[in-house]
Amino acid sequence: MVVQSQLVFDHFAPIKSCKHTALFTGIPVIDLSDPEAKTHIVKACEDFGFFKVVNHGVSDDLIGALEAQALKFFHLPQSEKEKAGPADPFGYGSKRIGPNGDVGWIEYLLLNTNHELISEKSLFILRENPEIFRCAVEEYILAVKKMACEVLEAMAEGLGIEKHDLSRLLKDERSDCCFRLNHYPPCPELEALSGRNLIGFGEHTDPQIISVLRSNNTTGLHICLRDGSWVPVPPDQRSFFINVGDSLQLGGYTRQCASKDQTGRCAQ
Ligand SMILES: C=C1C[C@]23C[C@@]1(O)CC[C@H]2[C@@]12CC[C@H](O)[C@@](C)(C(=O)O1)[C@H]2[C@@H]3C(=O)O
Ligand SMILES: O=C(O)CCC(=O)C(=O)O
Repeated sequence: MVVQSQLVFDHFAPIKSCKHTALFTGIPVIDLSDPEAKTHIVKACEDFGFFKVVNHGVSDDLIGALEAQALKFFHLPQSEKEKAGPADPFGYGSKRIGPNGDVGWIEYLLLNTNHELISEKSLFILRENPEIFRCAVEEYILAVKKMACEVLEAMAEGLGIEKHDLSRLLKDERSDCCFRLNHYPPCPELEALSGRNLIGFGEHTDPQIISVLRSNNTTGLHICLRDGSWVPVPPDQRSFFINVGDSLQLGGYTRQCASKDQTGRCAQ
């Protein structure tokens, strides 16, 4: 009924929507096994602040195991998921993102990558079998960190600075590196009424040196180009995307936003 739907709209008024636009085909692709990767990475950072990585060495098994655990968690009843929250900033969060009052059509698990914290939070995340969840997350983080270090080392070489100057920030025990599992639930009623997608994770920059993103095979991630236009990134579940964060701006335009909205989507 129109009146009820209007109430739903009012209730989620702070959550914005966006139009569908054609996918952007110009994202630079970096083959990590290419000896010239360092040169291509620096160029991609300068031109876009964003690129896709293939031949990254993270196995399909680790990715599959992590995704299975994530979906298991997000498909739990709401009351069970809330036992892993509220996000402090770590733990389960829904609609409220970060400390500044931002909201989006999203639910997530935010974890520090430290072993003790993952173990402690796992007890509240998949309480039936926290060890399986913990192992899937820790093994995945280890492999992704290794790949991120390779990217940072190639980047440092390409920039002509000492090879380990950037990767040591990630390897440091005191690194504030974190791990985010995002789930963008469908909202067909609101989308049918507005004809637009709901924004999951709104426009933002990332404060870190780099963010490593992967999603299952659904669209939604957008980046902002130098000319100020927002373009949708074609999904590729077998690759990772790297976004240059505020701490490592190389002159490229680094803003990005995700406005994901399809069923069963789960990205990290
Ligand atoms: C709205 C926000 C959430 C965020 C901090 C911020 O103000 C802008 C960037 C967000 C981000 C993106 C990368 C990481 O997922 C994250 C943990 C981070 O450090 O910056 C999140 C922040 C968050 O979820 O709290
Ligand atoms: O879920 C995504 O694909 C993007 C999330 C994001 O932009 C972030 O965590 O910084």
